[in-house]
Amino acid sequence: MDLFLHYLGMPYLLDGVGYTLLITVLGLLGGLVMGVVLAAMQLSRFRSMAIVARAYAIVFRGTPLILQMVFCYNALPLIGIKLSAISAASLALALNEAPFIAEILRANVLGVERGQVSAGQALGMTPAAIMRRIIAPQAIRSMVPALGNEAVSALKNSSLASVVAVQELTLRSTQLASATFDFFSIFFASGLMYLVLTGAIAVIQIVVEMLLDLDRPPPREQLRRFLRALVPGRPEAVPALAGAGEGDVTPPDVADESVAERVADPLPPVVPKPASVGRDPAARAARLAGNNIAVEVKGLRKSYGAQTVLDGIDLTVRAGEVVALLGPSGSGKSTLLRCINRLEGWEDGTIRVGGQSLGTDENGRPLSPRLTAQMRASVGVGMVFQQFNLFGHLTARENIAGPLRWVQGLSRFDADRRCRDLLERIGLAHRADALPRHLSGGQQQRVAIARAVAPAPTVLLLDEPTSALDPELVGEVLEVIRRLAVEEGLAMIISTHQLRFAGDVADRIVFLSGGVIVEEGPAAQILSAPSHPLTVRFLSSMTAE
Ligand SMILES: Nc1ncnc2c1ncn2[C@@H]1O[C@H](COP(=O)(O)OP(=O)(O)OP(=O)(O)O)[C@@H](O)[C@H]1O
Repeated sequence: MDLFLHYLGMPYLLDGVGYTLLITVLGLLGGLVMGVVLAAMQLSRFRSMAIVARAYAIVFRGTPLILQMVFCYNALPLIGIKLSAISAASLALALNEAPFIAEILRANVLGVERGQVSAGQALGMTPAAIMRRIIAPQAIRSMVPALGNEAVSALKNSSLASVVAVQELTLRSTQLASATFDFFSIFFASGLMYLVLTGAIAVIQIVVEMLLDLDRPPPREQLRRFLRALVPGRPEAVPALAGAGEGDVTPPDVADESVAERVADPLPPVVPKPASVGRDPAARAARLAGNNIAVEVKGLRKSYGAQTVLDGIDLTVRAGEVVALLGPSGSGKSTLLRCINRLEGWEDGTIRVGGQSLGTDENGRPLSPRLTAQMRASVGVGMVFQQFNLFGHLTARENIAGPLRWVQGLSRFDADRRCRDLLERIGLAHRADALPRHLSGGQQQRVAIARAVAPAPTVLLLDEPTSALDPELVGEVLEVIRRLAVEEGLAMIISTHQLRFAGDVADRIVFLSGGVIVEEGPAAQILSAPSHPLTVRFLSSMTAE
């Protein structure tokens, strides 16, 4: 035991620990930097870059680290690169770690829901902003456990540096054991040192996971609870909001959230609108006919592989007009909306929104994704998705206020004010600090609608906004659409199966089947006296449901 304790504190072995740590840290940092580059290359639009990154991964994952260390130390000098043993070992470890770290990064980036990326694009966020604000924060959270594993594995792999005579822990333990023949005590002591190092990595991982855990209260609140628990005579359980100063962002406990989720959140009472907003169909149609064209689709053709999804669509929507897109599943409604917003490309035809062709310059040449995003924001076209697509790591407040700051450039104060106003109008002011996963589907879609209308778009596209909801939640979402968009006079194209709502708010119904507009006309006329047999069949099947 005494010998074991003696070796545990022996400077010769502790120096070895220092070398082990040095190689591990350098190898991991180098691997991280190279891993980011490799992951970016693999995710890039340019195929050649992805091929180079793949080839690198095949070589460096497929050959033993020990050979890579020997290569860096003995072969690089032949081409004029002479490295010290520590530098060669660290470089080899970094080269070896890079493809593993790149795969972790790539998998976690790809793991972020694509719908959130579409939502970011639809809000006018550039690819860099989407990566920074949406993808990276979520990917980093989910990659921590895998990176922790990688750090432990790098620490253990650093022992291979002994092959190029780096005086790290394993080499020093072996040398000491050869000299003293006290194998058991020495290897037991060095094993314990490795355990302490890997244990420290595990602790760091736990702390990072705790700090990044969205369900935990922010550190300030945690500290407050901790201090209160220390004060004698004070109850340990402190209500989450008790004592919170004004402006505190204190998410309620998860348990509170799940209870609150089940509580209905009624919309605030309707503020009566001036009489001029009356909906006499004939007068309204005459008024709309004089408005500017908001969306103009001409001869649109779009295919996925051999399947033609939109086949010569012509559609004009005027400012303030509400158009309901009806049609059976697979008729191309979502694709049409995504094309209008340039979330999809197409083969033939033109689409102009607010007089501009999204995604192309005046000569018809395609713009970069960044310029397309900026154009989307300046034209003012918002979109609401079937699956809500709220940013999962942001609260309801940040889902609305964030894009206002990042895209429209509003100050935090102005963005928060606009957000507060919208949350009040959708009856969710008290849920401002809730994460999307702590909101019901109806509440999430209400927030998503508020987020889409927050930048005051001129055109709003809604892709089956209620079809992912339980029937009892549909009404509240339709009411929010009516209040935030219809009554505000936005030009809207809404794909929906809600016939009553379509009849109520739409000026015109466009019926799509097999990628072709088979019938269109005033909402009342199409719903009460459709002329095309496909429309008749569709409407009767919907009414039967
Ligand atoms: N990314 C894609 N790749 C291949 N095919 C696709 C893709 N997106 C849609 N499609 C196909 O295009 C057709 C039209 O799909 P779309 O989602 O536009 O229809 P929809 O009318 O909106 O249907 P629903 O009412 O069920 O949402 C379908 O046959 C669908 O399978």
